[in-house]
Amino acid sequence: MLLHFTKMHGLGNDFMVIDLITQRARLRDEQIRKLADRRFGIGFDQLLVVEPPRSPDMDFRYRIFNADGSEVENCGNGARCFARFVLDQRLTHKREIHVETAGGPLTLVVNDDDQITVDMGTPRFEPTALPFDAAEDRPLHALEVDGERYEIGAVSMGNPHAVLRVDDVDSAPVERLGPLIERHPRFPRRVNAGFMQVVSPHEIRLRVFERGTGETLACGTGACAAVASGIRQGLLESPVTVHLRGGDLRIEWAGDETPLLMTGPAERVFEGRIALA
Ligand SMILES: N[C@H](CCC[C@H](N)C(=O)O)C(=O)O
Repeated sequence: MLLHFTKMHGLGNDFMVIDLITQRARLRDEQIRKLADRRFGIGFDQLLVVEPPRSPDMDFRYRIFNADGSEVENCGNGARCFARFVLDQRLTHKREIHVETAGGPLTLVVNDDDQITVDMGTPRFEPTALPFDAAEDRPLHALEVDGERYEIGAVSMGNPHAVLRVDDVDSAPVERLGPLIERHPRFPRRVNAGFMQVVSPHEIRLRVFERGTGETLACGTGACAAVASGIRQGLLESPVTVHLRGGDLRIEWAGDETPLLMTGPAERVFEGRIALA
């Protein structure tokens, strides 16, 4: 069978997006890994799947799979592309779209300037939310990696994030430390590793070594997690501009149980059809 898909990106974090409302397919982990391959397949950081909602007060179910085939709870850049996709494909005419994810509900708002604002829910810091093996909730946790002691912020945006403050993201040891943090034994379901440089209280630079994918040009939930951790540590004040290698996101959060808002672009690159082996 031929599967129709759209290739999209959010600040260079790139996606294959498929609608399983008007078409039917079941993708095995191995098929996802092959489709994700940038030489033998289409090539993407994540696969985004549009499904009918399970709950009557939601518009869609939004499922996310990393390049290694693992299904995950949330994808911020993907959420903006999801909104652009369902409008482009005329699966909805709404400009405020409610979606259910494995990590909880999201509200996607398409603004007049075509930027998209996502209510990402409330950041969670208790270790059990990630999960993270730690005795208590604290702004910073000591983590031993490769014989060295680091201080990380532990944040759940539905998906797990470890945020490490660095002096300069360009010289940060992302290639060396990223995989070691991602697979650290204290994160039973692995973790996304963020490297945050504080420029000012309203501005950071960020690189993210993503769980199940590796370093990406941008990570939406990583930007949310870094800002939430920075605000909680008293280093940052809302709103915060996050400079990622692929571009900028605007994050707003009033703290505590209030929702965190992420605003940024979503781009369509091309549409295609592929025969599933
Ligand atoms: N690698 C992430 C999922 C994608 C997150 C990222 N692409 C974003 O924009 O939030 C995880 O395993 O939790």
